[in-house]
Amino acid sequence: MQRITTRYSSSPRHVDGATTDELRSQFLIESLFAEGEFRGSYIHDDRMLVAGAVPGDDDLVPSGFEVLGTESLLEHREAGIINLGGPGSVVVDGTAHDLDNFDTIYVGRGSEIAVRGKGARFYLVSALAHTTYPTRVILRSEVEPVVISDDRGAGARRLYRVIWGGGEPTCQLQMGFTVLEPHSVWNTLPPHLHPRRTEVYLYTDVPADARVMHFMGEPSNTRHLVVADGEAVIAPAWSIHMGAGTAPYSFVWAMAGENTDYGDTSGVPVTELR
Ligand SMILES: O=C[C@H](O)[C@@H](O)CC(=O)C(=O)O
Repeated sequence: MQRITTRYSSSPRHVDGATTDELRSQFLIESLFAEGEFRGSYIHDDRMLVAGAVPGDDDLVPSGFEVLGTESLLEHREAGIINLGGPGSVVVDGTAHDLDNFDTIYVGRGSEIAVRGKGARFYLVSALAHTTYPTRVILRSEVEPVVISDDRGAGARRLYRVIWGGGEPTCQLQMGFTVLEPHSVWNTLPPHLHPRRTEVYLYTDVPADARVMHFMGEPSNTRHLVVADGEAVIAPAWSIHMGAGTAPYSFVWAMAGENTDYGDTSGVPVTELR
């Protein structure tokens, strides 16, 4: 595949009459992770860039981002990079930062990056940045999760807010991950919209023989996508984003847009979905 593909913006009408393949090619991002490669999608909604970076024996330096028209990946951008694999490191301007599973680094605008460590699997999300905020590592063990319980047992999960504007600064990128509790299947219940942001979900730790049924679309006009491990779904501002897995799973969520107010959402009762 081309290393950075382009995803143009879409309208809510885009889903009307769309075939399964049309829906998938517009909203699902497959094949992000391949050893020795930097692969991703340049999403015109809020100019988000998502990519997989999987080091082999050598350091992997991002390339193939000519679509941005910049000399370096983060010339005008900030990024969050989370490790979804074994131990590895992200090298920022020559300094290596070690990241274990679900550890994240925020990299401020203007830095040069590389990833290191065979067995690591990095997922990068980037948004345009108006200034340079300090690069910092956020270890999974340092993040106090929001515990969402569900007495009926279907949607209990832990939500880890990692880059979210509630602590250290970020220009517009917000990022974190959510882990389903055993025997729970539903994420993002009840669903919501972010009228002022775009969100991307990257499903991870999905067993090879399992899938997540991800629901999208306007609340009154929903569709579903069948999503495998390591695949991402784009949720434009008009789309709900929720899913149920056939086995335990986690997902990385990331947003960019008008503000960094995590609570700036419009909830939708499930009883109103169509
Ligand atoms: O606005 C928030 C994002 O959609 C996610 O943080 C929601 C989520 O992880 C969940 O409820 O499971």
